[in-house]
Amino acid sequence: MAYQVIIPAAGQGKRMEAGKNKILLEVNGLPVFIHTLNVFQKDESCKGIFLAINPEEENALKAILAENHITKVVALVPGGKERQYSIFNALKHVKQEGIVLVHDAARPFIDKELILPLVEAAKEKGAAILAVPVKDTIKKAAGNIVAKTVERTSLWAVQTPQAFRFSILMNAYKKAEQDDFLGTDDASLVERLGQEIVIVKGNYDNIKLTTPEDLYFAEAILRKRQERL
Ligand SMILES: Nc1ccn([C@@H]2O[C@H](COP(=O)(O)OP(=O)(O)OP(=O)(O)O)[C@@H](O)[C@H]2O)c(=O)n1
Ligand SMILES: C[C@](O)(CO)[C@H](O)COP(=O)(O)O
Repeated sequence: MAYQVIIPAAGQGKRMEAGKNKILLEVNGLPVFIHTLNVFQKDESCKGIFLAINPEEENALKAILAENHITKVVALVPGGKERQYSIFNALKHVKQEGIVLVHDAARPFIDKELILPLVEAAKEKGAAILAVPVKDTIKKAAGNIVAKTVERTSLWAVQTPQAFRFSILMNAYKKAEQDDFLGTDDASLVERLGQEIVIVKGNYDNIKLTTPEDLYFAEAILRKRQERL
C-alpha cells in the first residue's frame, strides 16, 4: 500500500551534546539518517522521501545521499525553528493524495514490518501511530515534589512513524498554524480536529537517539540484528 514519507532531519541535536546535528553521527560506520532512510529506500511501497534539512548541511547531506545510493529523496526542504515547522515545510511539497508518514530521522531502527500495518490502519481510520506500553511509573510533579502518580495501564510511549491521510494531516497543520499551536508530535495536531488516532503496537528497539546514552543502546540494537543474520 503506497505512501510518501516526510523525514524531519533539521534539528541541532543539542541534547546529544555531540557539537553537531546528531543525525550525522555514525553508528556502525553509517550516518544515523542513512540507517533511517535505507528502510524507506528499500520499501517498494514508499513512493517518495521528503527530507527537512538545515540548509547549511545541504551539500554534505547531498554527498552522503549519493554515496549511499538513496534515490527516493524527492525534495530537500529547509527546516524550521521547531520540528513541527520543519514538517509543515515538507508537507507543502508532498503529492496531495493518499497516505503520508512522518518519521524522525533520529529513529534509525524502525522495523520495516511495522510500516504496512501502520499504513493500513491510517488508510482505514485516517490516522495511526506507533507506540509501546510505558514500562516505568510516571508521576506528575510541581517542581521536584510529586503531585500525582499517573495510572500506567492506559499510558503509551509514542514513537514515529505516524501515518495520516494527506487531507487530515494538512488540515491539522493549517489549524495549528492558525491557532499558533505547537505540539511535540504530529498526532497531537490531528487530535485537535477531533480525529480518532489508532495506536499500532511497535517495539522497544525503535528508540529516538536523543542523549549520549542512546548511542550505547544503538550499538547494542545493531549488534543484536547482525547476530540474527
Ligand atoms: N527544528 C527541528 C527540530 C527537530 N527536527 C528533527 O525532528 C526529529 C526529532 O527531533 P529531536 O529528537 O528533538 O531532535 P533535535 O531537535 O535535533 O534534538 P535537540 O532537541 O536535542 O536539539 C529529529 O530527527 C530532528 O532532526 C527537525 O527536523 N527540525
Ligand atoms: C515525535 C516524537 O518522536 C514522538 O515521541 C517526539 O515527540 C519528538 O520529540 P522531540 O523533542 O522533538 O524529539
